[in-house]
Amino acid sequence: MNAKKTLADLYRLKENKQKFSCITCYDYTTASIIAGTDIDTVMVGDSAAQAILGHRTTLPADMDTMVKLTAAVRRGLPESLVIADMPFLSYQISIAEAIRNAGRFITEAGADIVKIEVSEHDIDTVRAVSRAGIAVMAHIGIRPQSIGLSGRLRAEGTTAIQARGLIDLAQRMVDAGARMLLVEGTAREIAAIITRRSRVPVLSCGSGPDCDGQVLVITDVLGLNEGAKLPKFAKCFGRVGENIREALTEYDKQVKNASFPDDATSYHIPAKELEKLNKELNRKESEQQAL
Ligand SMILES: Nc1nc(=O)c2c([nH]1)NC[C@@H]1CN(c3ccc(C(=O)N[C@@H](CCC(=O)O)C(=O)O)cc3)CN21
Ligand SMILES: CC(C)C(=O)C(=O)O
Ligand SMILES: [Mg+2]
Repeated sequence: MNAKKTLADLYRLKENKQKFSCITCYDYTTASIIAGTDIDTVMVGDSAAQAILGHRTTLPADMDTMVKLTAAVRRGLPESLVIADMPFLSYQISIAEAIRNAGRFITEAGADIVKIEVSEHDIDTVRAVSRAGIAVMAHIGIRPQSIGLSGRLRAEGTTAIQARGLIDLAQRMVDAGARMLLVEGTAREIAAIITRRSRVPVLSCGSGPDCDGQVLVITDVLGLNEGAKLPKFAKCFGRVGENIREALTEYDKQVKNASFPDDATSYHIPAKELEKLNKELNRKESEQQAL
């Protein structure tokens, strides 16, 4: 079961070379289920734009939506470490907006950490948000919010030059105050180097087993997006989509063959009250017939 977790606990786990787990979550009900597991931390990802709202990319996620979803997850996981994903345009416009929006996740949604997809242009933003007293997770590697630059997402750190850039960027983010790193879709070997060199815990999303922790998107883990083309690293651990379809098929069947609802799932009027009512109705009827 989920004991209260803090950022300090993740630092301790890294120190002891123990792995920690993270999963995305977007709603109260699912958060309440996660509360009954040993999963260490949850991330309210802007992948909600896809998983919850049905968009093709993460770009349409906005602050108001993300704050609402993060607050819902917090209510289901009152003791957990909650990471809020800063959506597209919530930190790119100005440092002032970045601080204000990061702060909303803390004050309005009860998040513990904000995640920002970063390049070398975001160093001052990470520094400023950190200086405001907010723990920042710097997200490097594949950055889905930058999909517009090339129109597709590709594995990162697969050339020596790219790898060197990522290793340097990770270091600069920590120097700027980032309290955690997230490395997405990056060559295992490079994620391993970043993790070995980093004093802050490194979360991997599709960057191999050598990082300090792992995160996956919950719909992928549960097998909720059957038939969708998923990234190579998105391992499916269950068939919840199938379970949902089975339950819904059975519900539909029972409604149509009138076996649901039955007497046991119905409300009742006490026999005495029903008798009184019937008398009343009968009297009204005979009065009308008499006319
Ligand atoms: N359902 C879901 N799962 C995720 O892991 C996920 C999201 N949504 N949305 C936000 C980001 C986007 N992610 C993605 C999406 C696609 C690829 C992808 O197409 N990867 C190719 C790379 C091919 C290559 O360069 O070799 C792949 O085939 O894995 C990777 C990460 C990870 N995140
Ligand atoms: C995949 C994780 C890292 C994420 O950013 C998201 O779910 O939006
Ligand atoms: Mg995201």
